[in-house]
Amino acid sequence: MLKRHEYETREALAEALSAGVAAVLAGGIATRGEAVLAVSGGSTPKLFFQHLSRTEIDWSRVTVLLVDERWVPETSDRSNARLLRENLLQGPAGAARTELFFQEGESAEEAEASLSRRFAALPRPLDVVVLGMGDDGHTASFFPGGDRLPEAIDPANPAAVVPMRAPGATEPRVTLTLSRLADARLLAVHIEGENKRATLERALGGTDTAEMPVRAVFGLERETPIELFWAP
Ligand SMILES: O=C(O)[C@H](O)[C@@H](O)[C@H](O)[C@H](O)COP(=O)(O)O
Repeated sequence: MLKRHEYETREALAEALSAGVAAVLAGGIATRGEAVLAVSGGSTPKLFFQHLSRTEIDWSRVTVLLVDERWVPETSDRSNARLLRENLLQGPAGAARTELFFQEGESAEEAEASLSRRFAALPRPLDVVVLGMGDDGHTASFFPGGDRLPEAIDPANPAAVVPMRAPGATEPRVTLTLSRLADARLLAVHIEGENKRATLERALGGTDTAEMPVRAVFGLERETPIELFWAP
């Protein structure tokens, strides 16, 4: 089930999404003493990150991770970790702990076992997951034609992390698996622009997950709806 939230501006969306995410994180801190937030990279989340970084929750009890990462060091402007550091881990949110993917000196495939161990140790379920979506229907690093796509979107796969190479991905990537994302307390999808709305409608109109892997997310059976945030 999908619950849609539409805003007139990207600014209004960023404000609403950050308030909603902060409230769920605060709830996790209040009930379990800590909270885990997994966010996407790419260009869409920047404004949301900036708003979220200013929210006054106890960030020292929050662990921030990425849903997926391009396998590049933080010196690259393609690095999602860098995007996070420059836009989210600032101000009050600078006190958050982080669990990041990139490991210098190893390929994504060489790092798979240690990454899986490291990320499997995180509390389950994740409190908040915010996904993006590409115009090709990918989300996280679940790309059409991805070499490890079937296991990445297999809801029964116990692994936490899978490396991914795909024609549509500029560099090798690593991604949390769908099974790690599926039971998040708040599972949000954040997309902007008319193009992505058209892509979304196309995704919702079919079931072939190889063609549009984001369908694997929309097809999840969950206790609470997936929250879809859109602005023009
Ligand atoms: O590293 C990444 O690229 C992401 O985590 C990815 O899954 C992203 O959410 C979509 O590609 C949308 O990207 P844009 O916001 O740049 O359109």
